[in-house]
Amino acid sequence: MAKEDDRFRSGHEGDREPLFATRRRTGGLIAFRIFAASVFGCICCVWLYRVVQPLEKDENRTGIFRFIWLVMLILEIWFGLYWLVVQSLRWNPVWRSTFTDRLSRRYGNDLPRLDVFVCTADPVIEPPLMVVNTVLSVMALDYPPEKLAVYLSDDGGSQLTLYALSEAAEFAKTWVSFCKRFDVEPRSPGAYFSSKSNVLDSAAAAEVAELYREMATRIETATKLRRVPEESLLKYDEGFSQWDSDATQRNHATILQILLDGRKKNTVAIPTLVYLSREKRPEHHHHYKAGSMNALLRVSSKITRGRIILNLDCDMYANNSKSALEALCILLDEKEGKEIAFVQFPQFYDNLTRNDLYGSMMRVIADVEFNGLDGNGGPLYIGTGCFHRRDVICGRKYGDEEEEKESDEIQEIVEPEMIKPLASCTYEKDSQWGKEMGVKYGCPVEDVITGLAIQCRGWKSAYLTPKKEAFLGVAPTNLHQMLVQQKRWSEGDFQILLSEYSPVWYAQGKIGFGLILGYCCYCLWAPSSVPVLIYSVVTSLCLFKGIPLFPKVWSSWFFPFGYVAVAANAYSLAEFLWCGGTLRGWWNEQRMWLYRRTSSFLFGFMDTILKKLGVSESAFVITAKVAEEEAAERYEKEVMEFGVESRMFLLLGTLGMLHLFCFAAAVMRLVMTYKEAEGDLQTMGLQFVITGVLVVINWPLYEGMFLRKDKGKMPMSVTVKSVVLALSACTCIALS
Ligand SMILES: O=c1ccn([C@@H]2O[C@H](COP(=O)(O)OP(=O)(O)O[C@H]3O[C@H](CO)[C@@H](O)[C@H](O)[C@H]3O)[C@@H](O)[C@H]2O)c(=O)[nH]1
Ligand SMILES: [Mn+2]
Repeated sequence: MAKEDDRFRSGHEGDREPLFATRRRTGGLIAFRIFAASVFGCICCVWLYRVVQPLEKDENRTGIFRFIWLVMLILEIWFGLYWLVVQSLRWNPVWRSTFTDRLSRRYGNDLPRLDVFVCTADPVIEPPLMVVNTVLSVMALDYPPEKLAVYLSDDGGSQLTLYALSEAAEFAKTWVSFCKRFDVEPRSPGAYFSSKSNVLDSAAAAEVAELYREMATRIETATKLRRVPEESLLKYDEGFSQWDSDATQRNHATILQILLDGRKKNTVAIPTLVYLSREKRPEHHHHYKAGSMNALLRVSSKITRGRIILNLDCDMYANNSKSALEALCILLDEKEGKEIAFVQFPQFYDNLTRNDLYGSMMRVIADVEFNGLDGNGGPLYIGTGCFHRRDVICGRKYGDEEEEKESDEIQEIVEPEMIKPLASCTYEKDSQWGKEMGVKYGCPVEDVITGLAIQCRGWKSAYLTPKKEAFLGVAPTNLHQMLVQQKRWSEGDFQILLSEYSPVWYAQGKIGFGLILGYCCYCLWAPSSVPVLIYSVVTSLCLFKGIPLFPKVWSSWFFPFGYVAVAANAYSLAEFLWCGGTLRGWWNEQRMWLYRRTSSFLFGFMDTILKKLGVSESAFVITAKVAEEEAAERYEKEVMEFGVESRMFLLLGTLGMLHLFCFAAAVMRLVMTYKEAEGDLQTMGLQFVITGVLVVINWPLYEGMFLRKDKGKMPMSVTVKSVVLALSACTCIALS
């Protein structure tokens, strides 16, 4: 303790300087607020139009017309309010920058222990070679190796993963020292050696590359054959003998293997490396990733007990070797840093194509919205690329005395057999694990709800976006997977809204109002699907039927509608370009928002309701990180991938056809009654535009349904059903 105090009292002045700085926006912010106010003014005019207009000339607005009017009124109120909520993310953004040089001057190698948790769950869709690349990249982080430990949790309970990890443990001895000696970036050997530009041109590099290639081949061969080579089984018998002969993915004992033990005196300084596959039994719920995180928290507390914890998905390799130091600049800062519980880095990907066909990057969320959240109290915890304080994630409240800082020396070496019970199925029975301790259970987005609970205990969080992306993962490479992933997210966030930790009631008074609104933006993804669906369908069908929904193009009431539409889209485009996107990328993203809202979010919404009624359970569908060759080629060429039969595609197909039929019918009417055409365009102008845009944005869908022949096209059955459904809907409407 004395030593700690000295560190802050003595030393040169410079040592008292903060370790990070927070920058707010000034000039631009005022402009933005004025702009937002103008949009809101027009939104109010839209509401006003809806309220006064039917009263003006109401002769035949009875029955169905009155109903449509009411629907439009309600939806526009919803959109207006939702727009308001979203502004909270732009109201008060902040950017953080760190001073790693000050950190090293003040602390040198005297840093807290850092435990990295990497989670994997399935050796088929999460290839072991990818997983070990992630592991190797964090082992080589710029951090004192004796203070660093990497834990791999394998929910797949697979010998292949342990085999790959044992290969990696060997290779790490070369890799880590090579990285540090030549300061290479990135530190995932796979990513490093496949980038042509920055690989060192030296004998040492060539040698390491060769070693890596040999290892990669061995791992890939084993993965392909689904068999660990005989000699390795013998060599690492201590590990493999822990598998019972009848062990399966869902039913096996705890397997714990310390592959590299930094607690013992080693000749080479190398981070500790641990493999854990917690016990699984069919009669016990394993709580997916949250369950494995909690097992890791307990197991690691008996091995290295890092004060700081970094959580990574198995596909997220460290792309910037300084990220741990950057995060520590925040967590170790003596003033402002003290109230920060976790430091979140954005989730970026290294497999995106130029125009990000599936809008995976969520550019605006990462580069605008999360900075906005940070200004309001802190970003969400998004499950990966996040540095936590161990005692906080384990339940410590803000203001509670921090646990007596045990010196970072390890007191005693506990043998694995003594630790294994901590990862058993029954350990958590009647405990607070999954509730007040550790990562929370029962929600498909365990991360977000855990972060919210931490913030409700009085903590803040911080968001860091260094120029060189800290971590890079694998984004879904086909439409269906993307939609399934988004369904899980929207469903989980919506469940939070309805849960006992709801940002709306539970968080009231515990976190700021701005942050509550920020959470609501995401928690309302699922329910926002319904208004979008109804609005688009009603607009198209009314166009088809010749029922005008919006003011005449030349009337003054048209202005607010036009202004809101143009301003909102122009702003969104500008923001997207400002974040470094392309025009096409923006267009693709708009399509994806439409698809997410009308499929993922809608099913997420319905399934949540069903779950609340006790009809169904939500599961965690893991996102595949590999694609078969032809599909991967199409992805590279940015050709949209359909290929599977799914209820999501059926819905998207039906809606796409509906808009097409309605638009075509309306255009035909226009052509045939060309004398009145002008009047029609006047009264229906905006509807033509809306449905027209919907048709244009759906172009890749029509291609997939009718024009393509490859394997990624829409399955014939889905196409046929969609056409039949859309035609029947149009026929019903036409006859009614
Ligand atoms: O039973 C399980 C299921 C998943 N995982 C791991 O959890 C991670 C995330 O799974 P993935 O299928 O890649 O989901 P994503 O949608 O890409 O993940 C985001 O969203 C999840 C919540 O929905 C968070 O848990 C993740 O951290 C966050 O990156 C992966 O490393 C998996 O191996 C487990 O360890 N056990
Ligand atoms: Mn993932």
